[in-house]
This record gives sequence, structure tokens and C-alpha cells, in this order.
Amino acid sequence: MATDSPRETIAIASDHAGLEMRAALKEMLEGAGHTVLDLGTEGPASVDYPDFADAVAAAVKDGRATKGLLVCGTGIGISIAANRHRHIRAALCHSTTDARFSRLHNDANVLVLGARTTGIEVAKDCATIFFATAFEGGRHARRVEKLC
Ligand SMILES: O=C(CO)[C@H](O)[C@H](O)[C@H](O)COP(=O)(O)O
Repeated sequence: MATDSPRETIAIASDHAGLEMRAALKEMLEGAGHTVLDLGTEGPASVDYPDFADAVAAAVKDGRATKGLLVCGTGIGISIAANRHRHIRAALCHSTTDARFSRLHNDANVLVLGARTTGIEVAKDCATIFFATAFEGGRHARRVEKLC
């Protein structure tokens, strides 16, 4: 498997539903040597997931982060919100296969996970693979260019 540089600067955020999963993934990613830019939410109070998708999209756009990680209850709402930004290719992943191919074929720059639908060990494996897998390019580059 081709791999990117093992060190990324990853902007992470979640709504209230993703709070615990985000904390666990932050600890894991920092332990793996990545730099994590944590954009909230800060506590368990109910918040609106588009605000956190927008925060990660902004960090990727202005170069504070090379990639992003978003968590909400199902991952659906926050991935819809993230993908409204033209420079974002957010991939909602439920398996390590999803995570691998979202990088290989789609050059996804934001990993999205559902805290209420995906177990923490699968989520950790998805994150490990996502941030270690390089875009394959070739025929996939032409297709990704058409997304912009
Ligand atoms: O947007 C979502 C579903 O697509 C997320 O799962 C949210 O986290 C969820 O809707 C939040 O629900 P809650 O009942 O307000 O906790």
C-alpha cells in the first residue's frame, strides 16, 4: 500500500454526539505523531453540526490543516455540510475498506465517522488507514478534477 508522509496536521471537530469518539481519536492520532488542531465542540451541550463542518473546511482551505476529521451521530449531516465546500472531499466511512478507497480513488481530504453507528475500534482503524494512505492518481485524478 502506498503511504503519504506519516505526519499530518489534522483539523478535527464534532458535534455533541461525536464528543467521546473525537476525544479518543485525537489521543490516538497524537500518539501516532500527527499534529491535531481541535476545533470543538467543547462540551456535551447540544450544538449544530454544520458549524463544525465549516470550521474544519476553513482550516483545510487556509492551510492550518492538511486534512480533516469530523464526527457526528451518524456522520451523515456533518458530511453533507462539509461537502458543500468545493475544496472538500469528505468521505463517510464505516469500514477500513471505505477509508482506504476514499484515499486511493477519491483523494478524500476529510474523514467522517458516525459515533452512533460505528464502533470505536473500527473508527480508530479507519483513521489509521485514512491518514496513512496516498492518492493513487492516474485515471482517478481525472475524475477527482471533475468534482471541482
Ligand atoms: O446530523 C446528524 C444525522 O445526520 C448527526 O447524527 C447529529 O449528530 C444528530 O442529528 C444529533 O442528534 P441529537 O438528537 O440532537 O443528539
